[in-house]
Amino acid sequence: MPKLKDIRDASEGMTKIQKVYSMSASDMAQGILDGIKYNSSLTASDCVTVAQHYSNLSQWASAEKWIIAGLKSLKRNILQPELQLLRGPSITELAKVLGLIRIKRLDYEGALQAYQVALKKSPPDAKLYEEHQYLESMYLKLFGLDPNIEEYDNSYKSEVFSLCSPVKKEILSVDPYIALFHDVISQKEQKILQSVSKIHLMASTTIHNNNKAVKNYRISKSVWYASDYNDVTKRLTTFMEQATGYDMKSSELFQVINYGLGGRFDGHEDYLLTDKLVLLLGVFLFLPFYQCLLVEDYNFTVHTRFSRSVANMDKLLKLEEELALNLEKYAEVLMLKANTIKWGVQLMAYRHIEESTLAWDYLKSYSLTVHMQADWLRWQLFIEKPVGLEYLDYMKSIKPSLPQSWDFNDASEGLRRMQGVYQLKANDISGGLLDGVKYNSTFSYLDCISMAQHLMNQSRWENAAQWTQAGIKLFKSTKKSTELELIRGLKLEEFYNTLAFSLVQQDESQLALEASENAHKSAPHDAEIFKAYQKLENQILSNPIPVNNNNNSHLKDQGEDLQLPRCCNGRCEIARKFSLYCLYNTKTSPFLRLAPIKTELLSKDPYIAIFHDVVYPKELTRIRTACKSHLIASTTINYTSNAYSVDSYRTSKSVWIPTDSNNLTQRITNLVGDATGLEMTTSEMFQVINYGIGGLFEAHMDPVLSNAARFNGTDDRFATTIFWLSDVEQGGATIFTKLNLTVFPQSGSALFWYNLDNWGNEDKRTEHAGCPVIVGSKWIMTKWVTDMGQEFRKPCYKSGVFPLPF
Ligand SMILES: O=C(O)CCC(=O)C(=O)O
Ligand SMILES: [Fe+2]
Repeated sequence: MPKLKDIRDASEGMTKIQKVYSMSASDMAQGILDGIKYNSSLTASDCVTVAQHYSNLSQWASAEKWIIAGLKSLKRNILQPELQLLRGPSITELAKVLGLIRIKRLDYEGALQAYQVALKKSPPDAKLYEEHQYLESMYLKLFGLDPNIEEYDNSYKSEVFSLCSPVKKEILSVDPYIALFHDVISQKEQKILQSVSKIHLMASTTIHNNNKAVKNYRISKSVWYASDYNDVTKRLTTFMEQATGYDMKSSELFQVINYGLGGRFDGHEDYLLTDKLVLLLGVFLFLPFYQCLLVEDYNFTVHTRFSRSVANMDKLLKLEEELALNLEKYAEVLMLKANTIKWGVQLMAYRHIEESTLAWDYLKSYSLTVHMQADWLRWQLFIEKPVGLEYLDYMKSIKPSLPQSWDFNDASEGLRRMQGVYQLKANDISGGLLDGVKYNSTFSYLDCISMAQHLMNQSRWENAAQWTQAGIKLFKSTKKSTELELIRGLKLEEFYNTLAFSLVQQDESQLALEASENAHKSAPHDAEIFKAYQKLENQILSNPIPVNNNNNSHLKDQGEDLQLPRCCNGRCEIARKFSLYCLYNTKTSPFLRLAPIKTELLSKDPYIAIFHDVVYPKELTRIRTACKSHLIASTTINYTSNAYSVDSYRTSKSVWIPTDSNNLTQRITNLVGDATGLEMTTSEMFQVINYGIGGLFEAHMDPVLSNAARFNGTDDRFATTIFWLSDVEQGGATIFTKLNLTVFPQSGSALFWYNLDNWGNEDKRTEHAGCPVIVGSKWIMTKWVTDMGQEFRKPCYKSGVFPLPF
């Protein structure tokens, strides 16, 4: 093969011929040698090679001519030879080299023109743009053509509205564009944002190695708000659109930030993406404001526990869309590589036939020498070079944002508990039949086997066997064409083996043998499976007593460890002893004479009632929307250790909201006061809660003090109000475990009861639980009314029972 030296020789020969015969680069490239036109011509790559030769000799004028010849050649040949793919001088690249050569020649105007061509023909390339910008500013500086500020500013799309209400802009820097928009947010608006944000502020994070973390170079607290969070954010979004001319539809959330003592944010850039990722997304990074539009709000990754709430599942779906797009792009680059090779081989064969019929002119020999020296090496490099690494990097970077093992555990536990509480069969669940209601969605056999595996890890053999059988049924009836089948490739014999294993653990020897035999039938040539089958058979024959020595088999199944009664489906309500009634309450507050509250009495003693239709649908939506992105896994307090923890007996996500957050929270607080006659100034904050898959709250009492610790000056949860912020399709009732009273969610209404008796002690009869959600998203908001402050509102009564408030 020709060596680099040969290329140098050939190029030198070429330059000599050029000089001796005074030929122009452009003629030579077209195959016109000293006035005679030949059939062969030079490719753009050949031109670049000669230009490179001239550049090495610092002969920039000649180099420039050869690059221009190369550009012309590129334009001439629609179908480039295969080498073009490898050496790939694109118009952009050539134009950029031309720009650089012209800079060497101090021809800035020419260089700028070349860069403009490069930019025009380029795919989105932030670096190129930056270079172009730099060159432009250099050029303008050199030639004293600083753009006047007016002109620059007018380049933004001007809004009609801004004619009536112009924005006071102070431009601090033209390039990069930095401006101050004066007096755009009123004092009242500032107050609103500050007071709303105060309680939500959390330590600000920064992105480090693709992970969000709290770091000491950003010391502040912050909170995110959607553009349509309230009137202020809505107005500011519109304002931004008017002031900048940019489309704010896909802008990021607002971030309200508060800097504490010594608060600071050290030097940093706002954009998060590397050039690579920018290309990946196929967008430009360079537009002011634009950069912030690109970055998805992965805020929710800060608090994982995906399965503890269904409110953010849509984000997971969106994430999968992005991952799929990324995978598609990865496949595209792999295909492009394969196609390039195939196409290259084809073109080579074609060229060989063509060239063998031509006479050996200088151009041809030059091309062949260059080709044989450099291109085969390039082929090798091309084949060796891994492609699409940026897509793999992206996949890796997303990994921390995906559900983790504990999320799988949460989801499986949720399902197990739901199954236990409502006594559901694995087969029914996997077929979409939930407590007598048939749904369209079903499980795949992979879901079933995942559930079986989870149960086997807990030695819940009976239930695991149920799920494996459900998996086998689905496996047999499903056409195996899902993308996961490609990757996981489970086989029927593996299902049967799993089944046999869990049956052995239950001492179901005969059934286990059957399952093992089925495994063997399904894979008759698998020696391991056959051996296992024989071993089991021998064991059973020689030892009729149970083959299992696992002492966990007592852990039968379903719900035995749950603090939940069987009445969650509402089918075992006891006959009521009292004559209960509905009424319009007009008594507990003068205001109720104007706006009585529809009250339904569920129990007189202890007092439990529903206040019907007290929150408007619009208000419900407002609360849910505002809280959606602030939910974090709910905790429970352990009274012995006084520590809060995320437990399996309360599977939800929640957020606290102060009573005086806004007019709505204030109205709802007053409403509870009106409906009950209680003093609300001492009430606790609201807690907004959303439940996840099978989400529940096991039986508990709401008061936090033991009776012994009572009356020492600490207040306690005297009464509970639960506002239902949504309906729940199935399940999710609140159940009073000692009373067998099951109350299903009714959007917009509220459930109220007293937790303490007339003496201020815990009323154990009000023990209650949140039943597992079967289908739907259960949103509730609690308001606990404290005992302190009620001294004059609810004095003790001789009878020991609270008189009804009306
Ligand atoms: O979700 C429910 O129905 C009950 C909630 C509850 O008891 C609580 O938050 O204290
Ligand atoms: Fe509770």
